[in-house]
Amino acid sequence: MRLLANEPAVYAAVLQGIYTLDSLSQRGRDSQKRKPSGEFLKWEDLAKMKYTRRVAMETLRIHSPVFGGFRKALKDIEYGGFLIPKGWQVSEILILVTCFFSAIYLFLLLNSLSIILELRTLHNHQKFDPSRFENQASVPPYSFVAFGGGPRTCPGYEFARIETLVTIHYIITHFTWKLCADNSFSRDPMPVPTQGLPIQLVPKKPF
Ligand code: HEM
Repeated sequence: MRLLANEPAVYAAVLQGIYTLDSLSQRGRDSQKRKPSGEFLKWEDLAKMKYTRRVAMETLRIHSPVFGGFRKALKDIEYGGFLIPKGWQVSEILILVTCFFSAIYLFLLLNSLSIILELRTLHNHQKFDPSRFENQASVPPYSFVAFGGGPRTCPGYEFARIETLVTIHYIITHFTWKLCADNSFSRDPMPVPTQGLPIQLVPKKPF
């Protein structure tokens, strides 16, 4: 909500997509053909909410709620020319850094040695740009790791995706809102709005 309030062009595109829809394109762009209020979203609607999905992914890329993850080496491992001895704690992913810069790195906790294995700067990485996910080829593999990666990828990924799309759909179709405080945030390690997130919600008229 904070982001959509700050990015009017993105808000307008999500609204346009939701109403006409990327998700409900069968109904056409005529406002008379919007999904009637009270009609539930269907699975196929969610599958078509492509722009909203990109907005959710870009939000997670820039403001990933999960800081990173640790692993413990169960045996000696050689990787990229480095030996990771059995029993060492390894920070195998720092999601914020990887998502933001597309840096693939390894951090060995016991001797505090941080090794950048690869740094592939994402184009315009500081810009909030959902369109970067239009073309998967422009997003280097394993650079979007908000849900982790590999065999321990978050098993709630699909559920989180659906929750996010449904929530955005209902908030945007039922309310307008404005932020009532400075919208900066800090990390602890989760992102926390420094002044809370007071929002003024105004219900929309049903259509
Ligand atoms: C936006 C929402 C979510 C984000 C960003 C997220 C992110 C993550 C990340 C980064 C990991 C670690 C992956 C790794 O170690 O490589 C993880 C693991 C996990 N997540 Fe999520 N998650 C989300 C929602 C959910 C939901 C909705 C569920 C369950 C319904 C869930 C269940 C789990 C479980 C059980 C694990 C541990 C998997 C394992 O260790 O094998 N997550 N999640």
